[in-house]
Amino acid sequence: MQLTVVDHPLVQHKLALLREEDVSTNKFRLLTEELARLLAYEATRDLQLEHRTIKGWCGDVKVQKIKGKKLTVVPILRAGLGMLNGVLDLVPSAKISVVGLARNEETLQPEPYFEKFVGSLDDRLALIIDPMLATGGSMVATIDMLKRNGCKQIKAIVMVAAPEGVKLVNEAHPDVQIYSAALDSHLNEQGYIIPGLGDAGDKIFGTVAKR
Ligand SMILES: O=P(O)(O)OC[C@H]1O[C@H](OP(=O)(O)OP(=O)(O)O)[C@H](O)[C@@H]1O
Ligand SMILES: O=c1cc[nH]c(=O)[nH]1
Ligand SMILES: [Mg+2]
Repeated sequence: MQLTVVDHPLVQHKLALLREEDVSTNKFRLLTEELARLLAYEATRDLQLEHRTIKGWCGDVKVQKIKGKKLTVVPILRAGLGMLNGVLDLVPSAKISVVGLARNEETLQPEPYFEKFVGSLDDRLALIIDPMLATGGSMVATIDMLKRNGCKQIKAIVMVAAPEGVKLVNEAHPDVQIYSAALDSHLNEQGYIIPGLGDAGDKIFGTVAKR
């Protein structure tokens, strides 16, 4: 299975706080950022290292540094922006590629409205960030866009995943590893993850009453 559920106690505790019915916009935003940081730590665990010799305080010292360092973070608008600062805390030099998708509330299909990728995608690891993997349509569309633009190495970081979304991504793009704080039960008739978090975009941006 191409899904890693990060069961670290801090991840699970923060997810529990996010699930509270009366969580405020401010708290939801802060927790999203904190959770993104921890999930990104796991997702970057296998970055390649290279050996170097540097001058230390007592002479030459052998160290390991990240090889290449070419990485792009790909927030899916809007909700993915809520995770961006958390991920950038760990990889401050990463370039940012932005994808705008809105899920049509009736068809549940993603409708693209923005795309701006950094250069040299063929040479970079792309870390897609979006809090919710529901039907998986938005994630598959984003991976399609990245691959069309030459990207070959892609990982996805979400806060909550539904089995339906994991299956769709696995079938369409078995090379893409997904990192999530939870694999929830199912989708309801409106395509919301149960138990999930409700509408993550609305909760991060404070746009409508919470569900
Ligand atoms: O897996 P899917 O069924 O495609 O659904 C998940 C998508 O839905 C949400 O975004 P939404 O389209 O509501 O946009 P928003 O971030 O602007 O709120 C969420 O942030 C994902 O991008
Ligand atoms: O549960 C869901 C599904 C899609 N988008 C959300 O924000 N939440
Ligand atoms: Mg939304």
